Amino acid sequence: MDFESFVLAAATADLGDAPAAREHADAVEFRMDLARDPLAALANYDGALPLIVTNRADFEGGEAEDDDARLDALCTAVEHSSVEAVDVELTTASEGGGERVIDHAHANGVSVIVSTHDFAKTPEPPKLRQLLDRACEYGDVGKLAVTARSTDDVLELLAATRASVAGGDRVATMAMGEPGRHSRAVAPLYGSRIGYAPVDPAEATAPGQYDLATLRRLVTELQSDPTED
Ligand SMILES: O=C1C[C@@](O)(C(=O)O)C[C@@H](O)[C@@H]1O
Repeated sequence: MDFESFVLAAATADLGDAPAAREHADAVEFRMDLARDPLAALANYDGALPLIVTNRADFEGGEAEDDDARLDALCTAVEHSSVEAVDVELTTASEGGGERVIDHAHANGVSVIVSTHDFAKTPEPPKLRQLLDRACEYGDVGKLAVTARSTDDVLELLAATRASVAGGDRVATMAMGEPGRHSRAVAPLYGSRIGYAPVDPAEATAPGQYDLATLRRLVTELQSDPTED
């Protein structure tokens, strides 16, 4: 997965959901931190959709303890032939020992998404650009998820997205929370390359997500050329 075009990822803690995601998703984001025995589930996975593996640390909104075992599990995961991308937090990449995961991913032909989240707010525009720049320094894709308190926040995120893309970076952006929901459908028009949606709406992995079928429909409708009808 090189993220040259938009990838819709079905986020789940249960790889048994993968067949249900197939109709609408391009990939499955396997939230290893939310799964019971993630490496066993991975070893048994032979589904058609490629996997993005995420083992989100507790300091970044996930449930995995931030220890060596968390990163060891990611190193094992990227060796699986279905795994085509791995998600590493910016803090982990820059100062938390994530370099070995990134190197091992690349050695296995796996793309690296370096992500950063703000669960409280949308930082000021210069900070948004800085976070995306830094994430792109370490990752093949830099991902920024912020919390929108108003639609103005979304505008600023979209502007930062556009500017990063214009500067040649590959990014994924989304605004969490209710006022940010529409960003998930609109950000791809500004160059965001990954969208996340739960297969089961009751199992959302972030606030304000659309369900998978809805996000696919919205992204497709917004991207289609009306003159082609
Ligand atoms: O980082 C992200 C983005 C996300 O937080 C979202 O807002 O859709 C959902 C997570 O599953 C994923 O790892």
